[in-house]
Amino acid sequence: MSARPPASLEVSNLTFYYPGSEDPALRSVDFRVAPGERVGLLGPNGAGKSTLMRICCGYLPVPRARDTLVRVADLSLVSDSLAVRELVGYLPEQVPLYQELRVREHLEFRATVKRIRRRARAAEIERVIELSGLEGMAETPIAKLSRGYRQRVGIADALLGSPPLVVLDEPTVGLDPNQVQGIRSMLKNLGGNQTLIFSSHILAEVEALCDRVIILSRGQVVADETVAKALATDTLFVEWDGADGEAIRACVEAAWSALGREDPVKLEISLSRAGGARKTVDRSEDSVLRAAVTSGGVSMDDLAAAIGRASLDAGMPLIRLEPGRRRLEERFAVVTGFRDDSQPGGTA
Ligand SMILES: Nc1ncnc2c1ncn2[C@@H]1O[C@H](COP(=O)(O)OP(=O)(O)OP(=O)(O)O)[C@@H](O)[C@H]1O
Repeated sequence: MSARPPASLEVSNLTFYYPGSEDPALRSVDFRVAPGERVGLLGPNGAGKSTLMRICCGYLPVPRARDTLVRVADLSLVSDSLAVRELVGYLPEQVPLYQELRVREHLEFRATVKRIRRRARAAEIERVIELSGLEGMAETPIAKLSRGYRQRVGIADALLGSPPLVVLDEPTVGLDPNQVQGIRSMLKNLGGNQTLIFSSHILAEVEALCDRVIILSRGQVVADETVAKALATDTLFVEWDGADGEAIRACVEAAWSALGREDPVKLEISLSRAGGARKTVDRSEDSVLRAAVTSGGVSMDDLAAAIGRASLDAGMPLIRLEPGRRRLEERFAVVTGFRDDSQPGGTA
């Protein structure tokens, strides 16, 4: 099959009500996914992830409203719906499978529906069977498959024909740990050649696989950022060899004023011991000292450069200088309103 380039996805001002519902499932959703990006769609139960995916894949209608737009590869889902459907591979939350068919027969049927050329079909079916780890199950009737294997058939279906946009609703749900690893490494390899959007409640999975995260809460986008940004904190961790607490304070204060800051620097100095034990010190200690410096709106790069220069000027050898990171769970809890983020955070 000739490879098609990865597709962009653009969603503007999307508000969606299920028939008879007073509350919208989606409220003014706006985002854009670039070709080849891997995007994790996160959100608490009922946030609207599945609804958004159903609309983007043409399984629910795009509401006719002013300024509302859903476009795949610059084609409108309203005016070019058939062309768009051919660009998208979709794993729905509930995979519709033909119980009476065998796995291979099901995929043959789906390949026909997807208008994959007859001559290319057999090879394409073998490819997705292998990608989804369905070897050995190809001749098994779907009615006899376990939940995890049904999920894999759904994934194989979504990948048939190498669609330029792959949208997967919780692809690893119901899989055993070995299967999860297999599907994750397969998804990792999709990036670049196909655009990938998937939802998951396993945040480590999104952290490992995605370039970007979009977090929904009560139908609204509450975060749309790179994974690197979602994991970044406003704390810089620094360690010096053989320095004392006073020298560190003087050095960090020199860096702070070199950045033009007149407000007091937020600095926590602690003794770093082997084994990770940590105690706060305010006097000289003959060991490795660590400082956590809150950036206070200064860019991390500028702060790190200023501390590097000040350490050099003071003759204090630096052994570590790196931004703190938080787990995606923490970011998720903050933007979905579950936890307050007013404290400086991050782990070294
Ligand atoms: N078929 C439907 N009819 C009416 N309301 C629906 C329907 N499907 C979903 N909803 C409602 O729309 C909102 C968003 O649901 P959706 O399934 O999109 O959330 P989700 O983020 O995928 O949740 P989960 O993580 O639990 O799968 C919820 O309030 C839900 O109750």
